[in-house]
Amino acid sequence: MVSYEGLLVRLREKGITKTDLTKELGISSRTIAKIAKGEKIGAVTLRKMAEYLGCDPSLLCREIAANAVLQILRDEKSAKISGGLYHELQVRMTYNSNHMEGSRLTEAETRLIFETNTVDVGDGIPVDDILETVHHFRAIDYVIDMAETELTGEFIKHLHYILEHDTADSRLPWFAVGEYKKRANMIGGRETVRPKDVPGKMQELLDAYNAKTNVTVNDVIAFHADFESIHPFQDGNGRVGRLVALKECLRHGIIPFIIEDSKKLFYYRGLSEWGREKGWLTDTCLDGQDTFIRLLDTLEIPHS
Ligand SMILES: Nc1ncnc2c1ncn2[C@@H]1O[C@H](COP(=O)(O)OP(=O)(O)OP(=O)(O)O)[C@@H](O)[C@H]1O
Repeated sequence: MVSYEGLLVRLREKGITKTDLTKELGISSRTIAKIAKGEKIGAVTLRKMAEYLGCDPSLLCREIAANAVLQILRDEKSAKISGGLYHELQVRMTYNSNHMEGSRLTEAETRLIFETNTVDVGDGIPVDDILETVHHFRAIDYVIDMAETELTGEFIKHLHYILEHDTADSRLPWFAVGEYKKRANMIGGRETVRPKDVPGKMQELLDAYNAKTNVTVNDVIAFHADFESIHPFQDGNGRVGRLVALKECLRHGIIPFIIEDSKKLFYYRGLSEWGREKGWLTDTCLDGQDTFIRLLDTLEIPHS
């Protein structure tokens, strides 16, 4: 959706009516109707109006997300607002997701890196923990920017690239950064999909998921479980999978879930039992959704 608040404010300030616009600039009534409905209008028309009003076209309109939570994240991200939803999502999701996978950084240390771009090296923190924390901040930014696009293998691989580039693992000749795995791996003592079968299995999963018309939180959870059981990357599957779940929740107007490190045993059990019993993982993710709802409530952000 597009907001024309900037255009309307300028018209009001200059005492120009929409009828004046149509007469003076030859703008069609169809375009005026599009503006009223918040639909996109042509770039040439927008430039014409900007010239007439003596301002930059970017000041006349801006895209707004249908999902209010996504729009708040975008506004706070671009305005670099501190202490809001964007700030807390970055710190809490990055801390929990990375700590679950072995990072030694505490939540306070993660917060310090986000807020000041500095580290307190007193405890001898591994460089990779710091790199992966900063990479995770950038990966959340990428998810926020791309939230409304269709979920593709290329998007998922790019998330992996953002997280893993320049790490110690990335220097191993067989470790594919931003690409599916080259060596077979296991998770929770179980076989995962073999490297040669990963592209096909991922495409099948994506095709089935993208064919759904009304995606619910249960579909996002099921995608997450199937993704983790394929385990398409050499490493980083947990973090990439949770970022994909964040994107899909933002895309479909679903309250996202943050799996807290303290709940990781329920989460792992949920993934492990998924084939037999879906309740474990579902309850853990819904609990993660409650964590996010508490954050929205604290920040007095309305949600349904
Ligand atoms: N039994 C299981 N079945 C399926 N998936 C599982 C199971 N147990 C754990 N997982 C998933 O696998 C992830 C761990 O995989 P992987 O090590 O590739 O990713 P990563 O952990 O993000 O990061 P790191 O590279 O820092 O270890 C867990 O976070 C979880 O999502």
